[in-house]
Amino acid sequence: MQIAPKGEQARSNAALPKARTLIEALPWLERFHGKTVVIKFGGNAMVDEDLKSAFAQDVVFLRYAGLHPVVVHGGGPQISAQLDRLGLESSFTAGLRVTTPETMDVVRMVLAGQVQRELVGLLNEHGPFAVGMTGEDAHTMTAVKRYAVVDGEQVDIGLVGDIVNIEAGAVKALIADGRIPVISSIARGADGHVYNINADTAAAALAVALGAEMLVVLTDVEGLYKDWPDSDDVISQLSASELDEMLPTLATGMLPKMEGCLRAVRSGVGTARVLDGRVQHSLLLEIFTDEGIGTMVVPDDEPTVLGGLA
Ligand SMILES: Nc1ncnc2c1ncn2[C@@H]1O[C@H](COP(=O)(O)OP(=O)(O)O)[C@@H](O)[C@H]1O
Ligand SMILES: CC(=O)N[C@@H](CCC(=O)OP(=O)(O)O)C(=O)O
Repeated sequence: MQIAPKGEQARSNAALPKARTLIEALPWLERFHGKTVVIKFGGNAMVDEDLKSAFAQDVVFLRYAGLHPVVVHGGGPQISAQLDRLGLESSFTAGLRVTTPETMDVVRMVLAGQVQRELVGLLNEHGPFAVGMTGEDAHTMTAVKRYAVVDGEQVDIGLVGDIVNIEAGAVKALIADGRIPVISSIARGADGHVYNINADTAAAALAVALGAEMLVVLTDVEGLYKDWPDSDDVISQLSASELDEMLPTLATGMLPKMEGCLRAVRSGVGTARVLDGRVQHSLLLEIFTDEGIGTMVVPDDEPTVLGGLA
């Protein structure tokens, strides 16, 4: 029998929790290997430099762990800041930006020329993975004009679109080549216009088209609150039907996210999750640990692990 010297034993005991953390990830690695995960990175979760770097590390980690991450990004606050700098008015109706042709130029410039470039740069610090594109490229996303609905009335909000078709071939080719597609939420219209698409809506539509295992929406709150803004009880898991019932009670920012999650799980995506992008490495914690953080939406036929509304 070999007996380790005291110091060595203490060292290996101290390292044991690290091994346990790694091994905790094993069932999730087995389950998600080779699966596509669409991650929506919201503009509000994107304002802190350390968080952005940690996000890039997490996404590359997923890639090395054998998953296929696809990033769809927003940039609402960044677009508003640029419009402000240019002295252009910026307003929202029912959570959607009123988009004139002049606004659309700024949206395109900020999303594709600034936010997407920055994310691609951060991801590529870890290897030759990220390739940026917009929904316009290779006809990936086609949209039609979308109207806002206010008090039951249709309101014209300009060049805002709803996705009617996704050609996922270019994204699939990038995935097959081991790349990480980083996609800005802009789409072409069959009418020759370019449309501004809410990034949550774009991410959900892409998750469906790719047959993704998971849609993950990173935002600036802990998850879906039960009685927002009166309480900070986060719903940890709910079924598609439970979410459907709750939708009419949701306020602007959460509405497109939860509509997207609902649409995704009802169209074949395994689960949809809303996470706190302000928590470093929330993506890894959610995917690879037993705890799970934020809110998870499951299809109706899925057995509820945590007993429905927490
Ligand atoms: N039930 C709810 N639970 C959590 N947040 C909610 C809820 N209803 C409305 N919100 C609002 O939605 C916001 C998130 O949406 P948004 O600001 O558009 O984020 P992002 O930039 O990440 O897309 C939250 O900061 C919160 O103010
Ligand atoms: C139509 C519409 O509102 N488009 C959004 C697109 C960006 C976005 O959705 O960014 P976040 O995810 O950071 O909110 C906008 O112009 O702000």
